[in-house]
Amino acid sequence: MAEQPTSAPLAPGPRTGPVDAISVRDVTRDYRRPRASLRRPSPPVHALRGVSFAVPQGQRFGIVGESGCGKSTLLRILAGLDQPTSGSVAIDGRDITGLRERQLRFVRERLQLVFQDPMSALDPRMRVGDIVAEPLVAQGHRNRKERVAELLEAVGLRADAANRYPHQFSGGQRQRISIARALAPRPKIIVADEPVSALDVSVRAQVLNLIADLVDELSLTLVFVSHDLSVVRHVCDRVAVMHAGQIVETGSTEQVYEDPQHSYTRRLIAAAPTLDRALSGVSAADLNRE
Ligand SMILES: Nc1ncnc2c1ncn2[C@@H]1O[C@H](COP(=O)(O)OP(=O)(O)OP(=O)(O)O)[C@@H](O)[C@H]1O
Repeated sequence: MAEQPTSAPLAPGPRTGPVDAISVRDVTRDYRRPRASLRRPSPPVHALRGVSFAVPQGQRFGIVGESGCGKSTLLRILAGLDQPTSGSVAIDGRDITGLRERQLRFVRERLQLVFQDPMSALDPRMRVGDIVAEPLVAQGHRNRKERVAELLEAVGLRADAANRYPHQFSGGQRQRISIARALAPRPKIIVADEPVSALDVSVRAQVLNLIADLVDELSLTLVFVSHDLSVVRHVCDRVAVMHAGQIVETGSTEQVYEDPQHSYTRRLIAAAPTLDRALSGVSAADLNRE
């Protein structure tokens, strides 16, 4: 018999306090597969199979799991870029399930994404200042130059970075630019999809610390997705472990890392080279170099 999830899914309960930043109820997402034969349709891929959790305002929530477990599918649904087959998603208490593009504008204002590969997320033909200002243009923001300088400074870059192009920066600096762009519309929620996986080990800790500091300073809610629990542990208070489209374990990050209850979580921890271990082979000079 298949092992059952070790803790009750974080199903949103009756509302007593402030509205959760994100609430996911029993979400499924099936993908159609191309027909293998003319006679019989292929069975669908069940990418998400009854996922429920809630992220209170201001929490740093990690989602961890191996490639193919459904993380990207879940993120796309949270951001309103895809719809669940069944179940519902609410952002700041507002149900976004089934909304049309125009009605999803408030999600774009409140929730911003940071992607794994900053190079493909940044238009190489645009100057950094224009990349960061793009969401401000859409909002009709005045004083964009000042705001861009403020954002670049917030992510540890000099204001004159605005005049340069993405290829003139290192991987870590490019991810800083992506973060500045995500912060531009003053979102309340940041959803980061493997934001340090494409970076050199030597700069991962710096970018993780930057994300954690900004989340604190700006009182943001963070959803942080990674295949590596040690990376999630570095920035998140709570974690959900995903396996084959389901959440199999949830808990405080420390608790799940130190005392994993589900056999899949134990395998995940044993298999992954941890950030701590990886960083132990890196000198202080490396850590300060980008
Ligand atoms: N458009 C699609 N059509 C059919 N199957 C899909 C589609 N997108 C994803 N899948 C399948 O759904 C499952 C979950 O995929 P998903 O990309 O969400 O996982 P993931 O955990 O984000 O993996 P990765 O980190 O490799 O992107 C996988 O089996 C994948 O092959």
